[in-house]
Amino acid sequence: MAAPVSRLSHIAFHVPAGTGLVSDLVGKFRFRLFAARVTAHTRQLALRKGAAVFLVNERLGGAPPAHAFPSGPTPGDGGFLYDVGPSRPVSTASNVCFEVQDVASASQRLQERGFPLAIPPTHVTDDSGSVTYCVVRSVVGNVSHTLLDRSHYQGAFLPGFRAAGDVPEGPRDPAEATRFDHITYACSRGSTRAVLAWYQRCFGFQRFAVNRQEDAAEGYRIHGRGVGLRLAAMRYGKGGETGLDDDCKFVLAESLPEPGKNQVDAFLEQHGGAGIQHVGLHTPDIVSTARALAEAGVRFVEPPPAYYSEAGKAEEIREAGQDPRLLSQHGILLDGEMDGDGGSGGSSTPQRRYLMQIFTKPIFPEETFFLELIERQGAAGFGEGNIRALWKSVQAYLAKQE
Ligand SMILES: O=C(O)C(=O)Cc1ccc(O)cc1
Repeated sequence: MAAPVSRLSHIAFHVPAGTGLVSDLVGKFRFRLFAARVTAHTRQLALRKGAAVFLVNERLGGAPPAHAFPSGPTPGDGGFLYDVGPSRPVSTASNVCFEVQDVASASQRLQERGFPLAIPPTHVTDDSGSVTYCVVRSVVGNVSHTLLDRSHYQGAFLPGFRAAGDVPEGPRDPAEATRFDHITYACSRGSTRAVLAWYQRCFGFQRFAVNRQEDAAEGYRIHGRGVGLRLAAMRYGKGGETGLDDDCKFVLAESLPEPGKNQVDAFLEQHGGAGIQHVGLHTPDIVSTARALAEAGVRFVEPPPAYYSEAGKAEEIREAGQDPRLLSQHGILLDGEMDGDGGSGGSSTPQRRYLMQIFTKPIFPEETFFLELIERQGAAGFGEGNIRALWKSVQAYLAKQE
């Protein structure tokens, strides 16, 4: 049996000190710092926006290299707590941490199935209680998964962290992004099957159809007219038939051989291998959120100039009850979903289901990790038209960079 996970706890970055990630998350993306752990060589800062939590692991000057902790860090040794150290110097989002009910039995199951642990079950305690965790390395690039049980912990975040930040969480702005919607991996060509199998065997993840035309084994191919992408998705929760649950989904993206530069290959090259390419933040009101973030200095990818004037696009937007001018002002993309797409069981009465997305520019100096805002109106999948538009914008941008 796999080691099922209960819920997503947080996503962790590894960055050198001074990258500006924390100040960008606070100042531009409106995350709130709520817990911190600082040692001589590392700083670990936890930031929250609604239910979305990022942990930023910073290597301070003179930090010992990762191989100084061959068996994983232990509290107080200057290493990162709750994670393995980074293997490469590039800034990266590399750990997706899940809560599990029983770390000991989860780690035993993983080992029995042949998945060695990077950090064996470890117990950490402070005045507010205790947490047990272990870390397993994913089959995807530099990604690892911390599994933790915090049912015996009452503190702000995790043992070893002190509460930080002086602004208490006030009444929440309803337009704010509130949780992680999905995590997308940039995968190397031909690896989709193996990645799906690994997550199914390891954590019991289930396949989730991105599109009704997709191939059960190979995923959904979006190709032609300069786009070449294979997508497959999986989810870990019970989810229900519609996939419209609160669980964060996982999307695997690999490029298909098509001429020209593309987003996935640029990621693999500049990141030094597969990994987390982007994280989608759910918002109930994408127009307000995009406006607020743009005013705070977030830079979004601009859709191709022809996007809003393509045949039927303005009509599709109006039929969805949205204003094409407003969406184009902010660069928001809208895609309708057909019955049967996005894992839906299908219904006899056709319904107008759609989703709206907007993608930030990469947040590090490299063409690697970016964030996305997504508002779902009944649509559980990912809009093919939106993906094509994003792909083309980035392709044009990458071509200009050369
Ligand atoms: O639409 C989304 O959010 C996806 O996750 C699909 C996707 C995957 C990879 C890309 O380079 C672009 C889009």
